[in-house]
Amino acid sequence: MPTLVLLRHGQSQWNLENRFTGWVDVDLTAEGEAQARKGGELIQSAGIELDEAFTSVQTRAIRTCNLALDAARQSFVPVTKDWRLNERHYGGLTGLNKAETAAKHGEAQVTIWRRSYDIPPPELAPGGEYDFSKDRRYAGKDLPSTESLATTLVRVLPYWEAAIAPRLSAGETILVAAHGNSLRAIVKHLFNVPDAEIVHVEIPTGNPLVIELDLGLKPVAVRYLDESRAESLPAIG
Ligand SMILES: O=C(O)[C@H](O)COP(=O)(O)O
Repeated sequence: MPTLVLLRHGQSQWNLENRFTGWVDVDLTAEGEAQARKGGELIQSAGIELDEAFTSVQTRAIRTCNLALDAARQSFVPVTKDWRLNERHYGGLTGLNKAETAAKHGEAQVTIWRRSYDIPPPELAPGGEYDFSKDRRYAGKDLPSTESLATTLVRVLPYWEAAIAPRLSAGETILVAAHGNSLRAIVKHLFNVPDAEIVHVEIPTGNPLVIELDLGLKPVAVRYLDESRAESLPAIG
């Protein structure tokens, strides 16, 4: 049976500092590393045998993937990295403190920027501290200057369809170690979550979300491996 394990990276330095991160390549904190290892241990103790893993080109997700595979004693599993699994691009909010931004613009506006489906944050001005066009991992790519969850899904979905879905359709067990919003995009697609309801879907750091699928890739069962840190899950069917 196709099985998908979604793993949000462990706590990053900017999760800790409460800053909008998006495409900034911050690393894990020591606690984030421990969360990633714990995720791997849970995968191992659940008896999940992975065939392949996919991650973004961002350090916090790559290191989470590697730490989890090591802890699961499955470091031999092939890993593919692709920018289309990156966190959503936070545009002009990148680097700002989330609480200070809420104090300035109001909680309601910040919730719209963070959790609405299709309202993106303001665009990132080119040439500043966070100009990702100078980063060689994005050379030749048509980069966004901001992303909503909807536009994140627009770039995640072709990669999902081309690289990940065929492996699942072949009956594999797949780990995707990625980011809060690239994973919310995958969950929205798989569970057909209505646009107005995706605002309520949160994915905790370092807690493997195991989704069993039928051969048409419709979810038939879903659970978090660490129930003590679970968030509510979208309905099946
Ligand atoms: O990019 C970020 O700041 C976080 O990884 C996710 O942020 P969010 O909870 O505001 O979507």
